[in-house]
Amino acid sequence: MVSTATNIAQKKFDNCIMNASGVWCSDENELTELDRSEASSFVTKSGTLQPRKGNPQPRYFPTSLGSINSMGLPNQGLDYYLEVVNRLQQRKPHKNYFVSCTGFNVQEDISLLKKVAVSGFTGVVELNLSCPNVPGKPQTGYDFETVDNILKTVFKSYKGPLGVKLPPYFDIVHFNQMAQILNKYPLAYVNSVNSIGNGLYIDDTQEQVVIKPKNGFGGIGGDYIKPTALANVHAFYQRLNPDIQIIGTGGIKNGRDIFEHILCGASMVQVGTALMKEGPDIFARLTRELKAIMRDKGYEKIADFKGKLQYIE
Ligand SMILES: O=C1NC(=O)NC(C(=O)O)N1
Repeated sequence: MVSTATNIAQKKFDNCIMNASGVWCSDENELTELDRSEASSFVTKSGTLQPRKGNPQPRYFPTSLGSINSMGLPNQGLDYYLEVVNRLQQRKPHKNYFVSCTGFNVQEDISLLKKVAVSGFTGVVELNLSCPNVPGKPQTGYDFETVDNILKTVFKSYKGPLGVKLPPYFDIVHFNQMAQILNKYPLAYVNSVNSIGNGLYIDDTQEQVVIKPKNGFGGIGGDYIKPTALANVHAFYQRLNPDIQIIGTGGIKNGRDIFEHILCGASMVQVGTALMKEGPDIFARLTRELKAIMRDKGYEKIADFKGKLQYIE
């Protein structure tokens, strides 16, 4: 009997598949649908200190190979997500949940994590350092000094399990530099990758962009980004100390994609674009497909192949 169970932050999850922050997780209804699905957990939309409307629409566009989005962090505010998740947690004390949050500077990050601590939340916090879609705001994850400063400041006060959502990196030296910073802190995990920022998708019949914000520039997800996602998962798996686990996000739409992310070192995978297209039923299909692959290959649990990607000697 194969098992797709996993552990993150010393917490048990009966399945290694869940949603990516931002997708199907913006309000209580969507979170409840995820909670009832085959996903082992959920992560909320990144909560900010105050609720946000986000960018003008159209701000999301699905394509045959993935998606482009410039949502601009529309969310109900962190307090809302903490209230909903703490209530769901009471109903299901055995389940473990993730709450995502993001501040626009280190002081805001500290305030957000204070809110988490005061709320009595006992799950895992994901600090989003990689939203590419707030006009005028750079992706924190590309400012190495700021990431170092945020983590140094955060870990002085926040004592609960915390992971960070990173943007994709494209340079080996950047993998080295970021890993050196991350290894200094007691992170539960690193989640790679967020969308590839500031791509451009064009409707050639209309000779026009497809989303309104930022003249059509937006985060790219789906098939386009799987090779980049796998590279970031494996690069950090190779470089981070083993207590820091990897969550793999990017380009997952079938069991094979999940198998590849785990082979690269992921302990959990998150699904974005494909979940947006297929809805929460996708988790039953993905779980079936992953189990079939494991059965064919004679693997009983994900530890049997996690990180075991082979190189060509
Ligand atoms: O972190 C994020 N990544 C994205 O691709 N989009 C959202 C957003 O725009 O809110 N945030």
